[in-house]
Amino acid sequence: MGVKLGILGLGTVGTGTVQLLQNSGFRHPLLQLVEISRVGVRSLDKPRAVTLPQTVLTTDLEAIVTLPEVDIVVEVMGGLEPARSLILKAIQNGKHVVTANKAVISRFGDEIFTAANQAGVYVMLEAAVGGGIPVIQPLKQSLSVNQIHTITGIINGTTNYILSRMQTEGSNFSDVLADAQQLGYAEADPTADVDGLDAADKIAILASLAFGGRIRLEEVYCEGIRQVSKTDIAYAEKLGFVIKLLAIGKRISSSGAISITVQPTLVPKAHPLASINGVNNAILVEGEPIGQVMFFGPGAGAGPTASAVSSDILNLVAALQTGTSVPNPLLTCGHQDYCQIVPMAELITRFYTRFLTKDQPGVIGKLGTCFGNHAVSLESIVQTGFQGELAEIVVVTHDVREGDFRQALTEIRTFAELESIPSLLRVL
Ligand SMILES: NC(=O)C1=CN([C@@H]2O[C@H](COP(=O)(O)OP(=O)(O)OC[C@H]3O[C@@H](n4cnc5c(N)ncnc54)[C@H](OP(=O)(O)O)[C@@H]3O)[C@@H](O)[C@H]2O)C=CC1
Ligand SMILES: N[C@@H](CC=O)C(=O)O
Ligand code: NA
Repeated sequence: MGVKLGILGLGTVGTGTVQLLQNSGFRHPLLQLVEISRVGVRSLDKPRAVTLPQTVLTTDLEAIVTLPEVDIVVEVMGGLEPARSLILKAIQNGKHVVTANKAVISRFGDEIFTAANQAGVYVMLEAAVGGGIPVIQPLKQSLSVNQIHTITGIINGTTNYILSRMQTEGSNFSDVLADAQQLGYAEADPTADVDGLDAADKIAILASLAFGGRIRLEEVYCEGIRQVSKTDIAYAEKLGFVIKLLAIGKRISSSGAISITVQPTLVPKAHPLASINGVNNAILVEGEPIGQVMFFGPGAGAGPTASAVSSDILNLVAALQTGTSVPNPLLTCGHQDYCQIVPMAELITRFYTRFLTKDQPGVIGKLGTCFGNHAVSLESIVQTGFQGELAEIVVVTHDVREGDFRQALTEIRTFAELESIPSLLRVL
C-alpha cells in the first residue's frame, strides 16, 4: 500500500526532500512506498529545481491538510502562521505530521502534541534541531534509558560561523556578519540567529525531550553574540578558551529543576565542543550510565535537512505499514507536565569579566576583596594591559552562585576607580 504525502513548502528544505524522495534508489526500500500527492507553495510561477506533475503543485494549502488521500503532512514552509493552524488542521483531519519548524514547536508544542495525542497521530520533528544531525530520535529512543543531566549544544550555524571567523581572523562582529549575509548563512534580518532566539527555540525542544517535561520558551534565558568583541576573543584565547554560543540545559540533582540558557560562553580548548567550527552544529549529551555522547554534523542546508525530514517520513511509513492502532510511545511526545526552571540567580557557573579602571595602586586588591565578601572565589585576576589611560583587568571566577556574583558587581559599580565593565561572559 502506498503512503501519500502532502508537502507544505517547496523552498530549500521542501526541494531537498522532494529530490531525495524522487531518487530513492540505494536508500531504505520503504521509501519507495511514498507518493507525493500535493505540494503547497505561495507562487505557481516561480522556477523550481524539481519537476512535479502540474496537478501536484497548488497554492491551496488548506485543501492539502484536509485531502482524504493524504496520510502524512510535511510542513516545511516555516513561520508561525499559517504553519501552526495548518499543522493543527492536519491533525484534526487524522494526518500524521512531519515538521522542520522549531519556531512553531517551541511556542505551540503543548497545543500541537496535546491535539496529536488526542487524535492518535504522530508529530515528528527531527529536522527542527540540528538539521541533518539525528538527535531528536536518539533522545526519544536510544538515550531515553539514561538519566540525562546535561545537554549542551552549538545549535546555530550562523553564529558559530561568525564566532569561528572572529576567532581565526581577529575580525569584528559586524564585518563577519555582513559576509555571512552575503554567503547566505545569515538571513537579511539576522535577529533570530545573532540574538540567540533560534538557539533558544532549539534548546527548549531538546531539553523537553532530555528531561521529560514541557518547557515554556519565555523561561529560556537568552543572550546573543552582538556584544562579543574581538578583544574578548583574544583574551579568551590567551587564557586557553574559545568563545561559542552555547545552549545548555542542566538538571540540578538536588531539586530536579532545570536551568536552561543560551549564552556566549568561554569553552576550554580541550572541551569536545571547542573544536566545532564554521556552520557545523554539535550536541553533547551527558547522562548516567552512558557518560558523554556527542552528535556532530551539518545543522542546516537542503540535503542534510531533507535527510532528517525523510527519516521522519520513513518512521511514519513503517508505523503505517505495521498498522497497529496503539501509538508507538517511542515516536510520540507524551509529556504532560512542565519542567521546573531554576531562577538565574541560583545558577552555579564560572564567569569571565573585563573591567576598565583608573590605574591606581590597590584596585586589584579592592576587586578581590569585594568578590571575597560576596562568596565569589576567583580562579585568576590579572591586569592585562591598558586602554589609553585606563587599566584593563580580567577576572575568571571558580564555580559561583550567579546571584552572589551579580551582587559583587553591583557593589563594584559604585567604586570611584571603576570606569566600566565592558564584558561579562559565562565560562564552561
Ligand atoms: N533552510 C534550512 O537549512 C533549514 C530550515 N529549517 C526549517 O525548515 C522550514 C523551511 O525552511 P526553508 O526551506 O529554508 O524555507 P524557504 O523560505 O526556502 O521555503 C519556504 C517555502 O514555503 C512556501 N511558503 C511559505 N509561506 C507560505 C504561505 N503562506 N503559503 C504558501 N506557501 C508558503 C514558499 O513558497 P514559494 O516557494 O512559492 O515562495 C516556499 O516554497 C523552516 O521552518 C525552517 O526553520 C530547519 C533546518 C534547516
Ligand atoms: N538559521 C539556522 C539554520 C536552521 O536551523 C542556523 O544558522 O543554524
Ligand atoms: Na536533527
